[in-house]
Amino acid sequence: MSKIVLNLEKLNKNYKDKKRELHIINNLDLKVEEGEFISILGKSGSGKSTLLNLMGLLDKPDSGKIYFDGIEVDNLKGSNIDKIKNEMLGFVFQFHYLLPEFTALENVMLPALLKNFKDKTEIKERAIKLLEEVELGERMGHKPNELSGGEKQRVAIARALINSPKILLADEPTGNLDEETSEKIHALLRRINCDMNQSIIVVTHSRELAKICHKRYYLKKGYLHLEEEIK
Ligand SMILES: Nc1ncnc2c1ncn2[C@@H]1O[C@H](COP(=O)(O)OP(=O)(O)OP(=O)(O)O)[C@@H](O)[C@H]1O
Repeated sequence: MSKIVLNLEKLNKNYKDKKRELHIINNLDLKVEEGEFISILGKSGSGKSTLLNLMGLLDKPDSGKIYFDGIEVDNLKGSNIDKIKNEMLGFVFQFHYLLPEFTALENVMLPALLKNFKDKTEIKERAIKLLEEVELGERMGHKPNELSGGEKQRVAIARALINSPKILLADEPTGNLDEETSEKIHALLRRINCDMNQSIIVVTHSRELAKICHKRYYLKKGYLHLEEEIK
């Protein structure tokens, strides 16, 4: 068995509305191996984004444990949690959130520049390589408003990979794109997973995207049900 990069144990997350407590994530367990590409499907409101936010340390569970590379997050202080976020995780959302005043290349370089311990030339070289990987080598001087929706999302994927994350977390990465563009992004994610042995966790409504993953889970009543595993 490969190394476990993410381990969720008995995770719980509740929200309160005016009348009652909503149990969104319910004693949920999940193990993700290095190099695995997994999808999480589920009805609207089932808690997919909530779960992804917990995995991405963007939100805290009410109880349960989260381990990255065997290290329990709860035992870490704030600055170490930021370190895990910066070094272990890359995020892609439904909307690209690229900075409009910067070029594609600058947008990709930014998360590495903020980390501030690598040489700028080295960062630039890696950003160029990643933009070539997502087939935007010809477009790296363009600003977001000079790129198509699919191109912007490809820049966002390159940006998410700049710090060589252990896990790429994607929340509806093709939710905003047409079918043909979505297929290209699906193929790109598959290629990144295969070529870079990149672990990817994607939350999606797209059965087409879920089909190309190693494991397909369905989130229902706060639990993950394994629908299919392709070895
Ligand atoms: N901060 C919050 N406070 C209260 N309730 C919340 C909060 N965030 C989410 N919820 C509720 O929790 C449930 C799960 O939301 P979540 O966004 O995780 O669902 P989802 O499966 O990602 O939905 P979709 O597929 O529509 O994006 C929903 O009923 C939502 O209204």
